[in-house]
Amino acid sequence: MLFQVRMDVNLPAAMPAAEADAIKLKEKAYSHQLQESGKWRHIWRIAGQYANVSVFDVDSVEELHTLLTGLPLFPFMQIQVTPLCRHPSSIRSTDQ
Ligand SMILES: O=C(O)CC1=CCC(=O)O1
Repeated sequence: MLFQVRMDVNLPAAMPAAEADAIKLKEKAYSHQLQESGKWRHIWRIAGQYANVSVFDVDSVEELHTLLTGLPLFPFMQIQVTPLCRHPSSIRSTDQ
């Protein structure tokens, strides 16, 4: 099951830089692990915003929920989830 996920990050201005840097490092490692597993297919920065658009390939909505709530930045994110299905005009398979 494919889902588009938009993540808008809002770190508190009062958060010490070292704490923010540590969370971002954990986030990066977590996302690399999921990208390597194939669960996190794409991640794109939204130009000019501290936000990304990602595509997840998961077995269930419950799995997506577990992965998203496990994000180290989850407490500081607004997340929008959009289910995706194959477009009839697409020349690609869902594997690409
Ligand atoms: O910077 C972001 O958009 C939030 C984020 C998700 C995975 C990651 O490494 O950073």
